[in-house]
Amino acid sequence: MAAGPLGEPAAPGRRGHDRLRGRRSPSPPRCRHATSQNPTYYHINPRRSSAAGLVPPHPCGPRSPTSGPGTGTPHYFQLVQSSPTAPSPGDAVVVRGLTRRFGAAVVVDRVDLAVPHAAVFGLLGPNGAGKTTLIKMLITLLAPSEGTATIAGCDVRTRPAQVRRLVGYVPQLLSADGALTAEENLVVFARLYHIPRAQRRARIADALASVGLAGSATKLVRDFSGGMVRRLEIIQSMLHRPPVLFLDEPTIGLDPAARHDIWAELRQVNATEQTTLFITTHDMEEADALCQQVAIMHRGRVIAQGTPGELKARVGPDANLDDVFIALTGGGTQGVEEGGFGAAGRARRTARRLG
Ligand SMILES: Nc1ncnc2c1ncn2[C@@H]1O[C@H](COP(=O)(O)OP(=O)(O)OP(=O)(O)O)[C@@H](O)[C@H]1O
Repeated sequence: MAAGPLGEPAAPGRRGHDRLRGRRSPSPPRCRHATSQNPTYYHINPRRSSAAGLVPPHPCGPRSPTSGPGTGTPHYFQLVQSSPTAPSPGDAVVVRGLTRRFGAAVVVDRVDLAVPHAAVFGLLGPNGAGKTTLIKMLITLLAPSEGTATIAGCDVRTRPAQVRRLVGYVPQLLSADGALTAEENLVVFARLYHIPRAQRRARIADALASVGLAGSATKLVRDFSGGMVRRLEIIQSMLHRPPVLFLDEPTIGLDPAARHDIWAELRQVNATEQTTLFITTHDMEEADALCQQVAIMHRGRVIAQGTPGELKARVGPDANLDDVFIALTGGGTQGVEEGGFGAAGRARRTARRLG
């Protein structure tokens, strides 16, 4: 059985994921790096992307095939707090000196990050640290004050339309419309993304089946459980097949069973589609379970990054990521005070609606 970059069994027959796997093309393009761990590499058509001037998120290039995502070997994420991560040509996300100010307040402060293609990356940090603001700049919802960011080689400032085609976004607040059925929600999204009419029906059916929602396609979303809504939002955000998916607190307000279901879905998407996942979370267990690389943000700065194992080893032999978080951020005292009433209110509303 094939295994994904997370080292998890790919379970090809599970809830229709084999259909997802096969949907891209009759013979998915492969390269010499294709292995049982990474069965398909080209997520976006390399000819189309080079014609569009994009750098395809592909491991061919200077990176050693014995390091990087899926190999269990640290790539260039290192335990350095001050040195920026070195970008690589195939990186899905590259951020350099990215800054965002609101008036006099510097909310994101000269952030440097590089996320390899097909990695699962976790951005951690107290309320108000600037995580959502950073994501909003990466998906072109917010203009940077300074610095640069690219998605699959595409600059967020100069090529926002292309970037929007390359990213999916599952926001912290619920985005699905409760007054519509699951299918109707997906149709609206398919139209927004100009998915050809002839492909819509099959793509939506495939997507619903891939997360076990085929039987609920015609049910109103307001009657869904929180876990079902999140699964719907994930497939909705991926309907246009973006190579990079941003998820802002994907399991907020979910019970442990639903949370584990979402983790399984995300692992599956990462393994079968080679989708790069960029996740924010306050759940350190989630970060540890899902992410190959994490960065901790505090007061707008990235103060540490590395694999969860590297960060834990730095604090002590028995440390968990909670200990790391507390050691580096001072126990999250930035908290609701600096996250503000709005942030606390948003989180509670989301938790209530999902719960
Ligand atoms: N449009 C805005 N105008 C002014 N301040 C803003 C705006 N958006 C965000 N902020 C402020 O920026 C800071 C960072 O907010 P952001 O939502 O990015 O933090 P976060 O790390 O995602 O927090 P949480 O974990 O609570 O979601 C907060 O102090 C917030 O109040």
